Amino acid sequence: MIRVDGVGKAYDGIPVLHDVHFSVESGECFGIIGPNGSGKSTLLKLLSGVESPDAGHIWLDGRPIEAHSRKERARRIAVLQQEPLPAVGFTVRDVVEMGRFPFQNWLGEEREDAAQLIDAIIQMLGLSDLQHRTLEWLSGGEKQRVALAKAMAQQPRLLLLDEPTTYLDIGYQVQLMDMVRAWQRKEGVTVIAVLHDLNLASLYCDRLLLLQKGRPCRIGTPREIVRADVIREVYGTQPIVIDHPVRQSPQILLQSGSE
Ligand SMILES: Nc1ncnc2c1ncn2[C@@H]1O[C@H](COP(=O)(O)OP(=O)(O)OP(=O)(O)O)[C@@H](O)[C@H]1O
Repeated sequence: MIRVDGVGKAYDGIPVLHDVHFSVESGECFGIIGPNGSGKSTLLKLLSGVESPDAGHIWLDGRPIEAHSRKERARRIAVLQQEPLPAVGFTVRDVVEMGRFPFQNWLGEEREDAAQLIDAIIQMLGLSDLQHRTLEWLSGGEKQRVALAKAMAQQPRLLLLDEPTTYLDIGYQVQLMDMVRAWQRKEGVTVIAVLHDLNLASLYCDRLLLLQKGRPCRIGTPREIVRADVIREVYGTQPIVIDHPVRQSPQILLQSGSE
């Protein structure tokens, strides 16, 4: 689906990504983790095509990403960012409908069943009672669900998530990730997510890329990456790692350095 081949990026002459290589298969949930400033969001911008690498190439469905027109990219890739939604005045339904822009002709027309698709997505994400409310009255968790509904309306093959759970409490974090996972399984969507929370990353991702100072430090399954020695080396803290009693994926318990 996507192949990253020797990618590098610098801002104002300062390198922030060096020689990044990896591929993500169709239908995979792939997590990008790493300390603050390690280049995660920059890598996601390169994957979405909003910025271009200074070195190397990114291939989407066998073609260089820059060979896909903006409209083609918008039909294939949806991006869910931390602060994703437009300013005041739009209703929840308006915003979800914006996800259909890449499919409309110059008269704003598109397939006949688009309204049913929007209805189904609004219902699936539990937004039916909120659909005629304007965004400014919604909580952070509700806004994030609206952003996900807009991304789903785009019916992408690739969903890019940039720290999607940052402003959410633990209930909404799990709910959002469960919704993404359920949708991914139903539609076969490929998901690439930047995640700060290593426990969520371990629970939800098939594989993880660990970045350190802009370099791919390790890539592998959560069991290969979420290990006490690896976390200590990269994050400079000594956690306890245990197996989740139900899901078996490794989970981190933090330890205070002063005890
Ligand atoms: N547009 C920009 N101009 C200049 N420097 C930038 C720009 N975007 C990012 N950087 C720098 O690139 C480095 C990597 O930033 P990036 O946001 O990709 O890291 P990150 O791993 O996502 O960080 P965080 O976990 O703190 O969100 C940082 O040093 C940042 O200051």
